[in-house]
Amino acid sequence: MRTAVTTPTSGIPNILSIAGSDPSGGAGIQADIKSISANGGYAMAVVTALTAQNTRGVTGVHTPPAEFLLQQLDAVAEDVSISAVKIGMLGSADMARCVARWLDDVRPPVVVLDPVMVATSGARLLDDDAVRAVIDVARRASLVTPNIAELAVLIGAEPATSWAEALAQGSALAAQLGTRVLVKGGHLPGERCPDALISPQGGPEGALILDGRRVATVNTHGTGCSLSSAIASRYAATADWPTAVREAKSWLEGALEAADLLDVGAGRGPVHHFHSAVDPRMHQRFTDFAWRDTTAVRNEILALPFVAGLTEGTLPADDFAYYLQQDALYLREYSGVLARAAALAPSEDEQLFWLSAATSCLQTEAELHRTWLAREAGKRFGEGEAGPVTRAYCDHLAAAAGRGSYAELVAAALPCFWLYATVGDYVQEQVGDGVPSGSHPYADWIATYADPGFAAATARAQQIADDAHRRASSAERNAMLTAFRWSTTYERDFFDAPRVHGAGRHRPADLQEDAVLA
Ligand SMILES: Nc1ncnc2c1ncn2[C@@H]1O[C@H](COP(=O)(O)OP(=O)(O)O)[C@@H](O)[C@H]1O
Ligand SMILES: Cc1ncc(COP(=O)(O)O)c(N)n1
Repeated sequence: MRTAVTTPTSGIPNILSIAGSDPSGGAGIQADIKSISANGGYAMAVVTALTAQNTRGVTGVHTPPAEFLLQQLDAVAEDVSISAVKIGMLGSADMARCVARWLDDVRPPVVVLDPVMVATSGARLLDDDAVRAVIDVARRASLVTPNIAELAVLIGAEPATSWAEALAQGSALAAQLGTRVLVKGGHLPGERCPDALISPQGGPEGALILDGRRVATVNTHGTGCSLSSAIASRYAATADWPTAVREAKSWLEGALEAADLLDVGAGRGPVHHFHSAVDPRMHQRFTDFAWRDTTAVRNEILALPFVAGLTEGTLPADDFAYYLQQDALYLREYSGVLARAAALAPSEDEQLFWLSAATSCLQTEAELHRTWLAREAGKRFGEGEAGPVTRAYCDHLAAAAGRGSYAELVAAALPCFWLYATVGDYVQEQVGDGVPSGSHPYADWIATYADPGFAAATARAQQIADDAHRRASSAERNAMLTAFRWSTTYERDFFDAPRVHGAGRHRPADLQEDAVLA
């Protein structure tokens, strides 16, 4: 059996895909090229057939003359040292026979055959009379990777309905062909998605079971193509079948997990071949997807009785006093958090922005609190005890500051800007322009947050978050989204806190002074 691997001097194996074209990019040579590239190989492709297909199905197949297939194959073989060949759709008996003859001539060191017969969508990709010719190609392969339906056709049986039955069919096929067979569990029901590498010697000891999680996605178009190409690439790199299959399978699991990040077609979409090489979030603005991600919570904020009360001026003064008092306590902490962002900032410009925002918290914003609290509630700024939401929100910000990631801290700080600007604008819009101070009890609050200067500061903070996201590691990006979500949730609870915890309702019985002291 030909399993010696030739590695080009580059150290990067040259992998040739002989397969059909899928213009929608998820299966066939398009999938193979992506899979080979994502798995460390240099991808080449000889086209057996052109299909007209998308994620919903195949509408046509055009097969070039077999002589032209041979011309393509020879062009590659005459010039390039081929480390491994992956064969996919052969389409017709003629094409299969042509490839079998070429394999005999060239004898490439490794051949992985994915005996493509039907597309995931159900369309036939192999003539009925071509099965025998495909079996002849399979005898020349180092590994054959049929799915459940193809396995049944190759051994002339009904499709297996259980894993045990599939393994038995796989052993029968391996013995019949005298080559390795990978049995794939993708089309069987169940929580798990195992595959098994079966050696031609057969018997249970000849089967290496590779367990796998079933990823919950409909986007499985091209999994077989991608897997067989990945195995060919990893075998060319490792010269060990169990290692190659294990590595290819875990890579494919990641590609399936990231498949829903793509938006390709209305049917069974493709997997994300470059899930680990390219973080798709790199190309999206953090603020765009974080904003979309938190839409539901934001809508809850705008629907809060507090916001309606602010708009209509009907919010009880006690509730507003509780809110302002809590907000004054919050602003002292928040100002410190912004000063910490200044300390971590990568440029003088960003440092100045955060320092000025930290100052503005205690000056402009707090001015509103000072005057209102003194005038309406006879209270002083910063007096009183932080309620449960204020505490939780401040602790969350302090923790983000303490972890020392600028990106995470900026994401945690951003909702306070953005949501106040949003609520400010929303209330202003409802109330109408130019509310004279005095004619509406909360006119000063509205003026502070619907202010164009505040909108400009919010825009700058968004830009800084987007820049930080572009520089951040994958772990930091996750932390940014988590921090943004939590701050958004705390903002909602903060606006709702006067109703839940205000005016004597804010201290649970077990937190009374004596209970705490005891
Ligand atoms: N939903 C899924 N979650 C995880 N792995 C899957 C899933 N669907 C298919 N696979 C894996 O994809 C590979 C291709 O399997 P399969 O879908 O059976 O073949 P084909 O694409 O040729 O029909 C196998 O390794 C299989 O285990
Ligand atoms: C050109 C071409 N080749 C192969 C497949 C099979 O795709 P899958 O890997 O989903 O079985 C396909 N749909 N189109």
